[in-house]
Amino acid sequence: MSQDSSAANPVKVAVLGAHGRMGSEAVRAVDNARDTQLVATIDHNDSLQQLLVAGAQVAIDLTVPTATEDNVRFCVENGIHCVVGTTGWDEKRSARLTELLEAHPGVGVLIAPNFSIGAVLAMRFSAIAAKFFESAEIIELHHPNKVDAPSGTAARTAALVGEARRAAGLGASPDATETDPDGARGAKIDDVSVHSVRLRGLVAHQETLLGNEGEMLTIRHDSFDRISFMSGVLLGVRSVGSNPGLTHGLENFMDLDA
Ligand SMILES: NC(=O)C1=CN([C@@H]2O[C@H](COP(=O)(O)OP(=O)(O)OC[C@H]3O[C@@H](n4cnc5c(N)ncnc54)[C@H](OP(=O)(O)O)[C@@H]3O)[C@@H](O)[C@H]2O)C=CC1
Ligand SMILES: O=C(O)C1=N[C@H](C(=O)O)C[C@H](O)C1
Repeated sequence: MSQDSSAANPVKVAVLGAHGRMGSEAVRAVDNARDTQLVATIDHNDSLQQLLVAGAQVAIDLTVPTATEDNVRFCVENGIHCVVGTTGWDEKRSARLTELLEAHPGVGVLIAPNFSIGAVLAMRFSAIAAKFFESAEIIELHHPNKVDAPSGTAARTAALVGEARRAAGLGASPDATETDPDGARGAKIDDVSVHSVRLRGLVAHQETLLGNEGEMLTIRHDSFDRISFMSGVLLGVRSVGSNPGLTHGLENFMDLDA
């Protein structure tokens, strides 16, 4: 699955959002890996033309939901593969990107709601367990500087859980709430309630709560440090060039069924 990279033939990588919390960690990871070469760091006011001048083969987008679609379009139109961690890729944006990629065969884009191996596994475990429980809710907990809610990971988990529940013929979780003027029952995504906590001291955490009469299964994942995302970022960089088209989720580059 991975593209042919080595210390002698490193993948030329650019990081977009390079001075952000994730971007700065990604710059370090790309710099330290033997088979990747950091050729450009792009921030808010930098021109994307720098990617072309530097000969970037893969761009890592870790910017903001309002910028990511334009960034990825520029890259695809210029034959640069993308590894995208930025949130905000809803169905409409993904559909537009799929169409764009059809016009640029050979270019690959990975959209990864979460790069940490533990979070990818927690999503998979939640999807597997969902059909066995009457009730399902998600609590995501993040640092207070996060600009979006709910998190992309929680939205993806809710979609997977909702899909598994529908396939099993389950309806919405039982809930007798009649009035909820302040949204205490959370956001509803695919009929699953998602609750967002923003708290100083946190990084990125999530619980999927699954309930039956007399029991609860909690699937919890914690990222205590952004280093937890970097092996996934590098896996994406190494794999995206040999996987043209749109790939949604890092699990597609992992051997989860072994
Ligand atoms: N998939 C995953 O595993 C993870 C995904 N994320 C997601 O990644 C994104 C970034 O998170 P985080 O690093 O915490 O956020 P930050 O706000 O720390 O970083 C975003 C950076 O992007 C810069 N920026 C804004 N617009 C542009 C642009 N057009 N071109 C280049 N750079 C730009 C910002 O610059 P300035 O401040 O000057 O505007 C800022 O430095 C979020 O969507 C977050 O949810 C985060 C962690 C893990
Ligand atoms: O903003 C963050 O920090 C994170 N964003 C991603 C998300 O919204 O799911 C991934 C991780 O949760 C950290």
